[in-house]
Amino acid sequence: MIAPLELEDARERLLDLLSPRASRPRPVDSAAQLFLAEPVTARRSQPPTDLSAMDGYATVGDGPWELAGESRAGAPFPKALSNGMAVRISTGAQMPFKADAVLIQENARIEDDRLVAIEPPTPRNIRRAGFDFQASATLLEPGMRLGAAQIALARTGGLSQVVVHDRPKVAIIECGDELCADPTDCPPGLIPSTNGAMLGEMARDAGADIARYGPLPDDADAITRTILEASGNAALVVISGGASVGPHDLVKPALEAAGFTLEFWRVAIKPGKPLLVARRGDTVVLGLPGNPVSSFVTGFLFMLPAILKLAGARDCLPRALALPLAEPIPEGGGRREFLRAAWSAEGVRAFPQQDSSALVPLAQADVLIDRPRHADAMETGAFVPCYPLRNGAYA
Ligand SMILES: Nc1nc2c(c(=O)[nH]1)N[C@H]1C(S)=C(S)[C@@H](COP(=O)(O)OP(=O)(O)OC[C@H]3O[C@@H](n4cnc5c(N)ncnc54)[C@H](O)[C@@H]3O)O[C@H]1N2
Ligand code: MOO
Repeated sequence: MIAPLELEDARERLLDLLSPRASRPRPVDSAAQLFLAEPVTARRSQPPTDLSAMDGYATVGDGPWELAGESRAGAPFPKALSNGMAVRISTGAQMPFKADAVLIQENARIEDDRLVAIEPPTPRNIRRAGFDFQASATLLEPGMRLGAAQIALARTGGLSQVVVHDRPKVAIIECGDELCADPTDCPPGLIPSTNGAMLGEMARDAGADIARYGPLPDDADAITRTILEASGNAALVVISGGASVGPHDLVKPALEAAGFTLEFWRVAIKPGKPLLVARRGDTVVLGLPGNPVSSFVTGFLFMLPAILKLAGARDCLPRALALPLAEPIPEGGGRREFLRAAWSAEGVRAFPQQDSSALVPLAQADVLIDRPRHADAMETGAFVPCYPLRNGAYA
């Protein structure tokens, strides 16, 4: 049997099989989650003119000043000011021509119809024309994802449309004779299916359009038929379960019967060793191990980067943070391991239960700690690489 691949090697081989989907212009307001295929170039400067950053008075020279009128956001003062003059101004309003400072309202007093400063006005309260960006500047690069901030920037740059890649279509199949689709109707000896729903949610959250199949029985013909149906409409087909070595682990023969060629099988990680990748033409199948935590972890480490690659992302790989241990961890085993851990103000704490079927610590985990094979035992305070999960409010 060929030795399992290292994580990075296996993932690179998977990503090399995939290329970004086609691209087209779309309204910027409905392009959230999609990745840019072309740069966003500013069609205007921001701000277009000098603006006040505060509510108060735009002034020229030293006070006291004579009040000449008002500049409101959207309704600028139309004339130039001269020395000793000021206008009432609001935040975001255009600075009148010649005005050189802004006196904030809290530092101003009116005495005998003239404006007097308690603290002097300052040019720091002026937002200079083009300080955020100039017309023709590149605002966003290809491969960047559009979210709330990027949509705001593209709109401010004067764009109503952006050129983005299509959303990838991903099929998710789960199989196993023991699986019940309806968790409320699960006879003894059977278990509610979890992986289709779980992987479907992870894929949807990563920006894929998903189609779900199963749970299928452990029947090679049924699995082959479903792979053929699913691959007609998806660039990536994810199958959970049946990837191991048992007599009912039928994914490999079913893939062969569907005309797919095995690219590799098994990766030296725990959980998640019996992962496989197969291909037919442009369609790639990612077979994930059936244990729910193994499916989650390999979904995180392989399926999400694959979806991001199809979606046109520049950076497809998860980014690790170095976080301190809140309590010691024992030495690592012979496989690189991903430990479910809670993250608090003191640091990260690996759950004592790390079995690859245990969902309670998975649902409570904030991060996965990345433990190299044969890692030394580590003390409280030592920094370890951690992948934040989207289980909390902000990760
Ligand atoms: N002799 C060996 N046995 C096993 C090995 C091995 O190397 N030699 N590897 C183990 C590892 S590691 C894993 S991980 C599992 C993966 O096996 P499969 O991918 O074939 O998955 P199944 O056998 O179908 O299921 C494993 C486990 O997960 C449950 N499961 C499966 N699908 C779902 C689902 N959609 N929803 C909920 N639960 C699911 C299933 O009931 C089993 O309990 O193999 C080890 N064995
Ligand atoms: O590699 Mo398995 O995924 O440990 O349970």
